[in-house]
Amino acid sequence: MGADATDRGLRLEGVRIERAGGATLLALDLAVAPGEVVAVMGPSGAGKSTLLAAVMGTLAPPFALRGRVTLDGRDVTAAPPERRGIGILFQDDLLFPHLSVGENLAFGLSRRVRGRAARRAAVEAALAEAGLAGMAGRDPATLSGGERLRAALMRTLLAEPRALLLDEPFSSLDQDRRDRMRRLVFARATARGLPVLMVTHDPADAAAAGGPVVRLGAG
Ligand SMILES: Nc1ncnc2c1ncn2[C@@H]1O[C@H](COP(=O)(O)OP(=O)(O)OP(=O)(O)O)[C@@H](O)[C@H]1O
Repeated sequence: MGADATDRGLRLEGVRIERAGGATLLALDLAVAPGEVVAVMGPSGAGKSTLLAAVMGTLAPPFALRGRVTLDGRDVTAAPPERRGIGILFQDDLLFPHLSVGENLAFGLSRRVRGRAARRAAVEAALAEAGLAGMAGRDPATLSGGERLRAALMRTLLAEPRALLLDEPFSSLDQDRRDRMRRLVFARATARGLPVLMVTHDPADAAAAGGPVVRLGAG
């Protein structure tokens, strides 16, 4: 749609988040290339979650967004969240408890995949990709915390987002599971060429991502 290769990825251009009354919470310019992971760090209250909400399209009063958010050259600043093509993963897996693991993944699955057999195969392939082969029929409550997070990751990716936001997704895991989950998330995002914006308190997350670090300050 008129976008050239240099527009690819996620861009924040002259972005400012203001509180009602005009005080600025944060201001930044940022480009996240396809397959790149940018870590967002900073003290509590610096505006990390608010920044993700602005990119996702869920920013609410008292905050307002100035500037532009573009994805692969398309201006999505005013688009509703479901039209942005942006996926997000939180610390809590947010799987639906009344659906099986497979039904949870099928819920995320892009409508582009048509037909029962094809949809089932896509869900099975995603489960296998996350080391969860054979778990489609399980109740999410019977999975470990790490397994639930991996299922949530695949549900997000099955929607075929064009960018991925991470809001402290590893902080509930112990060290060993955290390492494995990081590797899985970064590998799957890179394989799909997704720009990734990751909010974290943990310098080891940023180091594992290997990309630039943006520090939001107090003020
Ligand atoms: N709905 C709201 N109404 C008023 N102020 C808010 C609202 N949501 C957040 N804030 C304030 O905006 C600032 C930024 O909040 P935000 O949650 O983005 O910080 P954060 O950097 O993600 O912090 P943490 O690391 O503690 O999660 C904080 O001072 C917070 O109190």
